[in-house]
Amino acid sequence: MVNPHSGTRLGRSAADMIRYIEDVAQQAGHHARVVTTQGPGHATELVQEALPTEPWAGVVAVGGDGTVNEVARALVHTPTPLGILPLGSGNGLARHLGLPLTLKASLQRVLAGSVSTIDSARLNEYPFFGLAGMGFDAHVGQLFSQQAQRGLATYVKVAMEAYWPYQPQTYVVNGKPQPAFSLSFANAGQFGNNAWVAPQADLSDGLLDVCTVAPFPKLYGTALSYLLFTRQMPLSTYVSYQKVQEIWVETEQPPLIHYDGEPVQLATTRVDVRIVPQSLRVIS
Ligand SMILES: Nc1ncnc2c1ncn2[C@@H]1O[C@H](COP(=O)(O)OP(=O)(O)OP(=O)(O)O)[C@@H](O)[C@H]1O
Repeated sequence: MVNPHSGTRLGRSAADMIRYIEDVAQQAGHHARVVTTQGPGHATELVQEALPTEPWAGVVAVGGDGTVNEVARALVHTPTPLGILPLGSGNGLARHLGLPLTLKASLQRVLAGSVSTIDSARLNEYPFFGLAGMGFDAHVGQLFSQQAQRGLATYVKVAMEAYWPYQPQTYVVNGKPQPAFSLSFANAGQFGNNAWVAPQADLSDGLLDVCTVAPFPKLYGTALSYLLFTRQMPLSTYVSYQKVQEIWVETEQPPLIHYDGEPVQLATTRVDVRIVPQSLRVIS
């Protein structure tokens, strides 16, 4: 399932890439049917249509975490494993799984890798596989989704511009009011681009790692970014973790959330997040 809109490396070269995938798969003795998505949500429909037609050895998401989400949600609780060719902007789940990041090497991995079973999770009705969250990350996710250009450079620019005016909000977490810069619900440990918000998160422990970043002085942002990219967030006095099977959050106004980097403005003020243990087979 190729999302031609993912990352910055697809676009015009999508046709060449599709031919390459088909050729390499054929040389390895497989038959690959490569399909290009037409817009948001299309990958899920395509997988749901394709699953009953043949005993597929796997369904491969070609794109970033949004594409992985759309493909994987159709594979939850099925025996068909998910493969990933990580050509998105951040590729958080692929990086957590230690997958190669080039087309050639990740395709080899899809064709020859081993299959394991991981947890997935849900935020209200939204399934997610890497992380979901509220606060600054969701705010940046929304601004990023409005940009014409994707990729890491755009993400950094958007996050920097959003940082200074951003005001932490108060969240009622399991009944207890808590001011926070961000709340992350981590199945996987990183947002993408090696931004490890919950480096200890384990994809198959049956638990979510809830990461709360308490309000901090604006000038601390540089130090926090350093900790984020060096897997040392747990060392910060502003950061705390909780391992949970489920958690609920209430807000005064319906919040903006993200699931796997996709922003959504909720219509309700109640957010329920829960792990769905051992629910997705993955090739890694
Ligand atoms: N044909 C299409 N045209 C436009 N958008 C699409 C199309 N197919 C899928 N999408 C949407 O593109 C968005 C971005 O996809 P994706 O998350 O895979 O890439 P990314 O944001 O560049 O990478 P990452 O999430 O790893 O940072 C998703 O919201 C998805 O629904």
